[in-house]
Amino acid sequence: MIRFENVGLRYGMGPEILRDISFHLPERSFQFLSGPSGAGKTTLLRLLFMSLKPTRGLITVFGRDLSRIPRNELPMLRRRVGIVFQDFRLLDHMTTYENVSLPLRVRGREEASYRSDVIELLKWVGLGERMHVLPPVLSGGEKQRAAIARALIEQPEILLADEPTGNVDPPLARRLLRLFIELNRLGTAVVIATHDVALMEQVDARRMVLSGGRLEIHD
Ligand SMILES: Nc1ncnc2c1ncn2[C@@H]1O[C@H](COP(=O)(O)OP(=O)(O)OP(=O)(O)O)[C@@H](O)[C@H]1O
Repeated sequence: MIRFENVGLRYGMGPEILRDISFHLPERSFQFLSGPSGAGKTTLLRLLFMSLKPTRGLITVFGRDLSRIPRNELPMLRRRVGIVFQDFRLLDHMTTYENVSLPLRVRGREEASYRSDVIELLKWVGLGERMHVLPPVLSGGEKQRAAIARALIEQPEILLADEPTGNVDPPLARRLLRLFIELNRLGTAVVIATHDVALMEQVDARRMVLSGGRLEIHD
């Protein structure tokens, strides 16, 4: 589905943050992306989300060479990739329901065509009772689940999550993990960036470990 071949990335004239990264993300796969703070996990997720271009190497996304995709086609491809950012990026003046439906509204969809899907998804992530409140009133774990729901509303083929259990307690972290596992069982590929070792030990999944700019893969 997504393939990296000898990918390197540097920001501006800075040092190379990622070096000779090669891997393949198969459809319906489940993997953790780990490594020490500053190793480049977020950077790698941004490359997967096509919001950064590599400084060298080849990235193939859904069978197409990323460097040859015209800029105006990127939003359409990005819809096939859901991303949950570390800082959630929810809009504080919109309710949970409105935040989650925003990607569809932006595309010009009529509310009647998506209302029941949004409600069903909010119930699935456990926010059925919180859909009409504004993000500032939500707890950290609820914001996290709202951000997950927003990333899933367009039924992406792959979900990228950046430290999804970073600011939640262990029981909630386990609950979020179960949500990702269930999503994967339903057919979505999942990449979870984390340095939470306890979380990774709960699942027998592929681990992609970044260190010193290189990637090691433990299947
Ligand atoms: N926009 C940017 N411009 C310049 N340097 C950057 C930029 N974003 C990240 N970096 C640098 O790239 C390196 C990797 O950062 P990145 O955020 O990808 O690491 P990370 O593994 O996600 O870290 P953390 O676990 O702390 O979130 C760091 O040295 C960081 O300072």
